[in-house]
Amino acid sequence: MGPGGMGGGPGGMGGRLSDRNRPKATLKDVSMKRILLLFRSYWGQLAVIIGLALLAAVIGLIPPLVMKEIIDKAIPQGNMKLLAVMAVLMIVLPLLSGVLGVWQNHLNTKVTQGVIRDLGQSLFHNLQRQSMAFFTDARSGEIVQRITGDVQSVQSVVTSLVVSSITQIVIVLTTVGILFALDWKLAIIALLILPLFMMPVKKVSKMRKALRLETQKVRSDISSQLSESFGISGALLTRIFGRETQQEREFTAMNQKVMDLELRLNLVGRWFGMATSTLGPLGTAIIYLYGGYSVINGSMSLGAIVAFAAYLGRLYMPVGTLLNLQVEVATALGVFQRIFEYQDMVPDVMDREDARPLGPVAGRVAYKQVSFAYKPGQYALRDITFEAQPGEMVALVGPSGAGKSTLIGMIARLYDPTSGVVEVDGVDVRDVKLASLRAQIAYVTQESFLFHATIADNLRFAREDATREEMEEACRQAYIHDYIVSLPEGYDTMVGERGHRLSGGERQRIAIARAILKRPRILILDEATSHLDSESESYVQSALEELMRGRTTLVIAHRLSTVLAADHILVIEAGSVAERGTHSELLAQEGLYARLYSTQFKKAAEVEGG
Ligand SMILES: Nc1ncnc2c1ncn2[C@@H]1O[C@H](COP(=O)(O)OP(=O)(O)OP(=O)(O)O)[C@@H](O)[C@H]1O
Repeated sequence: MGPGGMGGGPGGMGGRLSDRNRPKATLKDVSMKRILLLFRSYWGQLAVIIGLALLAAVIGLIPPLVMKEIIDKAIPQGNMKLLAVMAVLMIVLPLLSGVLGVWQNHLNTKVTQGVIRDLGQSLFHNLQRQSMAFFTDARSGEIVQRITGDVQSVQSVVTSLVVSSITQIVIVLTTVGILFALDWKLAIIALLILPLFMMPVKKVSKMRKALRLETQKVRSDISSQLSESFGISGALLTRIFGRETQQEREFTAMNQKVMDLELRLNLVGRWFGMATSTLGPLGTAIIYLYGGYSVINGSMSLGAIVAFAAYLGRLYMPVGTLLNLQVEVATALGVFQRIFEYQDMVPDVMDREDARPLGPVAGRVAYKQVSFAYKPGQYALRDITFEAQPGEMVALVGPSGAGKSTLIGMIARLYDPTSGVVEVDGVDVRDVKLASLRAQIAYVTQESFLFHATIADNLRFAREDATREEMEEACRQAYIHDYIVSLPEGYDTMVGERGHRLSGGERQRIAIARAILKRPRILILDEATSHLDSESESYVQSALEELMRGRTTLVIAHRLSTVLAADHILVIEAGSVAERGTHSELLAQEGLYARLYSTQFKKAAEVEGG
């Protein structure tokens, strides 16, 4: 169903750009068929539900016939025995349908909850396959809203799809059958008024669909605003700039908008509901008018007309429900569209069909004429070529926004080149399985992120089966073990979201220990620019040296010691390699590097030196 064929082609010129460039599900794709396909694993249970509904419908057909017997036979004939039998039936039948109802309801809930669970599962699965391009584009609140709010909001529709449609259709069909059996002329009259009520369905559906889509969009905005303004960084920024009142105003406005939209949605629905509820009285009145006339002129029995009128309820009520259901489903199409959009997203970085696992590598890294554009035509990198032999360190330096982060992200396929090739041990990284490639790479970012979990769990994020000894060894190498054991709960200390209970330097060293634990062959490092005090700085520096030892390292360098230790330095400017060489060679060129050195590295060195 999803658009295929992206992300796998060799070379891949211009094919894999941002998420915005990918085709998405449109309302046209959101067909009833696709919604019904959500039930595909539940056909067995649906069959039982249909069986139960049929049984209940047949039982429901009997009471009016009982009434007919009482009026036309038992009373006129004075047959007390028949009267008693009919009275017993009047109690037993509802009891029986009640029991069947409970059973059916349980099955309905089981199927509904199953469908909702599967939907959430498939969204989560597809989101985990997405490349970083998707996450840099999307707001996290929006993602949360779609995977929880949207999925929840279609629950009632999914339920009524199963419960109502099956049950009501069965009731309508059996009732129409018996109406024709009782009196075909009256039956035709009873059916004639139905089209009258079908007319507004389309218009109401369209209005409600648009309103629902808008409501869910505003809900996403609210969700995004909440996660931004109540996340640690957002909360800090809000307080520092004193923007609490303004944020509250924004929230109030969106909150009010949701309320207004829900009110309108409800009103559109209510008018329609009211219209369909007049179906019953109108039909019944017409039938009594015509049927009463037939009884008067003797062409119909009194019992027959009473039974007929009783059946009308079983016709008009379910038809009304079905019409309302159709409107409900159409309303929910807007939400399904949002859900299916996420289901259909094709990751722009994924395994090729013929991708093979990458065995243990020596760690030779090569970029060959690599260019990359985040948006078509806007190149962030152009024609980058360099090689790093196993164990070598390549330092990248250059002005802010030059493309350094983009460049180092390509080796772990956070982004794929728009043209050119990135190789590890002579193999194009797009030819191997992503998991096997990433298993050999560690990436230490500037801002070290820790999950809200214990220190041990955060370390195990690198390798699930790491033993306590291995963790401790990694932490010793990262110069953080002594600090961790000094905490009252040691390795079991919970670190808050973003590890906020730890200082910047401690967090970094835990991140470094995590990378050591992974035992990568290739290391990607974005040195922190934030100046730690000289003690932390030297700890972090020593930890990094341990980490880099014997590993091929690509590092965005901010420290003099790093550029001095580098085997090659690439000076990146506006997406291209402006200069390359060792520190002394580059200084001698008296170009960009020499300028950066005097403005950036020398100063950093002074700070490093204390
Ligand atoms: N997700 C994105 N979508 C569009 N453009 C982006 C995206 N990420 C980065 N860019 C742009 O690509 C260019 C290179 O960015 P990059 O982050 O690689 O630079 P950098 O050299 O690492 O900068 P810094 O040293 O400031 O981190 C910049 O112009 C940036 O605005």
